[in-house]
Amino acid sequence: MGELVVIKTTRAGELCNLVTFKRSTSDHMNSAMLSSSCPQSHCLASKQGNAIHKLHSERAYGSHSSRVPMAASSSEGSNGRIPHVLTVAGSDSGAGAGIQADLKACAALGVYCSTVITAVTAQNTVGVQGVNIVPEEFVAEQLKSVLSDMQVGVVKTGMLPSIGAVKVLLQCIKEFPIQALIVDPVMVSTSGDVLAGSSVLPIFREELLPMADLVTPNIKEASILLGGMVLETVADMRRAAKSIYDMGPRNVLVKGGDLPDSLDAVDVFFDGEHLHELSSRRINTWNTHGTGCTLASGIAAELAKGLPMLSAIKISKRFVETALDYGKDIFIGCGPQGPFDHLLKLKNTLRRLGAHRLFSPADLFLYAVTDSGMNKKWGRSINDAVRAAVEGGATIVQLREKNMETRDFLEAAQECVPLCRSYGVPLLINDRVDIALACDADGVHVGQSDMPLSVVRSLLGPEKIIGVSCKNPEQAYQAWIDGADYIGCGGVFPTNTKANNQTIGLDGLKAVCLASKLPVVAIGGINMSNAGSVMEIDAPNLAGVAVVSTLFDTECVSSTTQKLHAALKAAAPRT
Ligand SMILES: Nc1ncnc2c1ncn2[C@@H]1O[C@H](COP(=O)(O)OP(=O)(O)OP(=O)(O)O)[C@@H](O)[C@H]1O
Ligand SMILES: Cc1ncc(CO)c(N)n1
Ligand SMILES: [Mg+2]
Repeated sequence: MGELVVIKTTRAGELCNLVTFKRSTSDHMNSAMLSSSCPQSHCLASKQGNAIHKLHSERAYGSHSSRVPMAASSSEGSNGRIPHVLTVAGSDSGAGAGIQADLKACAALGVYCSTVITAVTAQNTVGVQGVNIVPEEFVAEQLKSVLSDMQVGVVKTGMLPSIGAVKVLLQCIKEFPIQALIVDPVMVSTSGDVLAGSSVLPIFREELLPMADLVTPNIKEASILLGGMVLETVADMRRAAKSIYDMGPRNVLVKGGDLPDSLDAVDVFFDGEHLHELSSRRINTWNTHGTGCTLASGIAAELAKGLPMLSAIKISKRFVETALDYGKDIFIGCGPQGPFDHLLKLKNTLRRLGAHRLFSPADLFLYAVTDSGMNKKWGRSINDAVRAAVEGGATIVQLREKNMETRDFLEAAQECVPLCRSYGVPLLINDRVDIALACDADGVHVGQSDMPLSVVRSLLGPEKIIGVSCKNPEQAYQAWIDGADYIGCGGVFPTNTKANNQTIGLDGLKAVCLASKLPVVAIGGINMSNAGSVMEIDAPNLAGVAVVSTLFDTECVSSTTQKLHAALKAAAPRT
């Protein structure tokens, strides 16, 4: 069936030994795949059929080519498939960048990651001591193994050290259609070592970039792609993004990690129409080795989940910022550029927080907002009200206490935080960023006239949840630009809870949902009898309803919550 062989390649006078299990011919492999002696033969046969179908399926190639819709196939579903990224990249022995960073980034973001290794580097925090290139035939074999068998959503490339590697990659993605191709044009490591020489430049420019849905050069790589153009400022990055777009990719992200330390971490995104400056605070740390690989893999992971491009970029950038922040003081290796912390501290934090810190739109399904007037009326504490709501099935809680003394509000919040955490339900604070910080709540909800979102984000840090109230598409667009996690939209129906509140109706809600790339929760006058009509508006990003009096102006909060949960489920059976 197969034989154990040692492939030897020579590079820069060195011998590289790769032990592989090599089959004699690819036909042989196909027949092995179809062999009825395989316990999963029914499954393999159907996959093979799928592969044959794919070979004949049509996909447009060439400049700015249109792709299979992003959300088409890959979100986790009842068929047990999970979003899948294939990384085609080099191994970093120090495990800060390359394949190792890609695996960790995808794992942290909950996406399966398969790997095709194009080169093996001897690398640490000091620099790159050696590179062995995997022969292109064996890159091709790895690609075929994965793509002929597994349902890959997004392919992300890193180190592509030879023209041959690029060619086999291009061939394979023509044979096996994918959802998107992200090209991180890795050429020089931060230590200054060459990872892909100038011989690959023509094929990068002429064949690879025109196939890419996104290309993510850092400043040095953008300069090399543009024949040595000087890149020192954000204005230069904007020009570079446009020029690289002209080479054919559908989107360009020029990364500004190597801008001067005095500046924020600004990346420039160009989609052929709009230029966006994506800015985050610069984390003061030596541990930035692998940020580029991590960012590109994170984008691939979010695309594989079905997110649109710019949202995927924003989430991944926030993930990099968070991971850099958590790893800023760790000490691995003695060189000038250490790896950071993709998983370890994040995991600890998630554990500490009851594994609910990373926000999911599903959290908005049944959003309970407290009101102390109602609690007083029914003679219950905030804590009792919140406990009853989460026991009844509330999926997120907001403490909205407009008339409470600060100290009393903080005390109540400090009790509610561990309570909600023990149920795995996020707890947000209305408006009061100071209270949210003091009690370590999961986030805040702000209105249009509260503190600006950018200030809230810089005070709370990247991982907290921030929601913002919006009544119209313009506000919804701005909320997304400003980095909110979700939108609260209303009042959908007339309500007594909020004085002088403009009612926007189901049409207003739908207009906001359609204009918004963020998940939306509907609020205002929603009750047991109209909740269904809200959930049935035709907007995929409507994630749930927020309620005050329907839950808390009742005798038994927990059973009312249960009933509302059931009503919502009945109206939105797939959630
Ligand atoms: N100190 C930092 N603080 C916050 N964000 C950063 C920092 N350094 C880099 N980033 C961000 O990390 C992402 C990767 O950008 P960068 O320019 O570092 O890529 P790169 O040079 O390809 O990285 P590497 O070669 O180390 O993998 C960008 O979103 C960038 O803004
Ligand atoms: C293997 C590998 N890929 C990419 C990079 C860029 O960070 C690196 N240093 N090493
Ligand atoms: Mg890079």
